Amino acid sequence: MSEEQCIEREDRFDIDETVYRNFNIKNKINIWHDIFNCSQAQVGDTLLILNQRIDTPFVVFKRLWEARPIHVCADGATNRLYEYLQEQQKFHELSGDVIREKYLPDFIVGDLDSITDDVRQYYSERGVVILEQHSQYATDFTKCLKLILLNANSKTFNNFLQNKKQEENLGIDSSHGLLDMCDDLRQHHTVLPHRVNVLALGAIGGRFDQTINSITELYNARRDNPEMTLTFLTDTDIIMLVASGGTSIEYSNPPLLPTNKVFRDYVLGNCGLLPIGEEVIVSQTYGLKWDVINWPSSIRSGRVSSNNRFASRDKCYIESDRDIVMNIEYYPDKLAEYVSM
Ligand SMILES: Nc1ncnc2c1ncn2[C@@H]1O[C@H](COP(=O)(O)OP(=O)(O)OP(=O)(O)O)[C@@H](O)[C@H]1O
Ligand SMILES: Cc1ncc(C[n+]2csc(CCO)c2C)c(N)n1
Repeated sequence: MSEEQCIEREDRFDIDETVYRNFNIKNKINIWHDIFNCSQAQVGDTLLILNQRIDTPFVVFKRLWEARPIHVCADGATNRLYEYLQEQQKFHELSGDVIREKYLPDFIVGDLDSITDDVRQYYSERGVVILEQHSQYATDFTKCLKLILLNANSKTFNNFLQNKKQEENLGIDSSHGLLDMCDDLRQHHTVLPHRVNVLALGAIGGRFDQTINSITELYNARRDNPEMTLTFLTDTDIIMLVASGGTSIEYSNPPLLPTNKVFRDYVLGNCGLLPIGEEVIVSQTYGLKWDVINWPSSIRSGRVSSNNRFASRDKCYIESDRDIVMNIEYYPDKLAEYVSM
């Protein structure tokens, strides 16, 4: 293995395509297409809302919601959705309840100790499937991820959904029925037929134990449910687990939008490569302001690549021996302008 290097680049440069072409790209992530526009969503793709205040500009929220077929609220997150939509209703000076009626989740899941009675009744009357899971050995977030996998992949679960709507909790055991059904599904399939992309709001920030548990879910999903791609969106960052091997992260201008503002420059800020789970050797990056080669990175050794940024104009390559958490800063108000075009 050659010696470790860190190369400081110009603030903006064009990558050498002949170099890029030789990289062993196993995964591609396109920030506009896969996260914000999501034009090729698959049947199980889900917007998952967790229990923190929603502050997303409404045009962005609308896009995130409308681009995905499935919408899930974890317990108390339902209150947050209800409040957020009420605020939007007031802000847009609309009468009645039109906005809230339009954004009904498909599922509400959890131990249901945080959702208020009023909010629960509101959604129950409108036919939203509410699933109680009381286990005290899994968080509401975990329970939601199980539900999302079952909804996309389990015939048994879909039978329950179609035929047992009148039964209490769809006839599913209210302690850990979803967890058991998921274990069962896994025992019968080594690979699940449908991939699911989950974008979660409210997973990071706020309480520290919840935040660390959310990071743990990134690693759990990769290990136990490789058909699931989990991404977090906060008011400042996109957060994901970049897989070991080679990944190309693409952020070229959204096609066909009438703008001379460059998506990279206007919407995206700093980024970090964060070896939160374990030591990672970042074997090669190409396209960052501070590119590295054979760079051992760990929290314990005190070497993480924070305060970095994309310097290449449209894409960047990351290769490492293990999965590594990445955050990409974005500016919600600037994104709102792009989304409204
Ligand atoms: N302060 C917070 N910071 C980060 N994430 C949060 C926070 N509060 C809740 N969450 C996320 O939202 C989910 C649902 O939250 P809720 O408040 O309904 O349940 P909880 O009783 O706090 O958590 P759980 O039942 O999962 O332990 C949690 O599982 C967690 O993933
Ligand atoms: C070692 C251990 N630590 C904490 C908990 C508590 N806990 C973890 S998830 C959860 C559900 C919250 O809705 C609760 C109470 C546990 N069970 N085991």
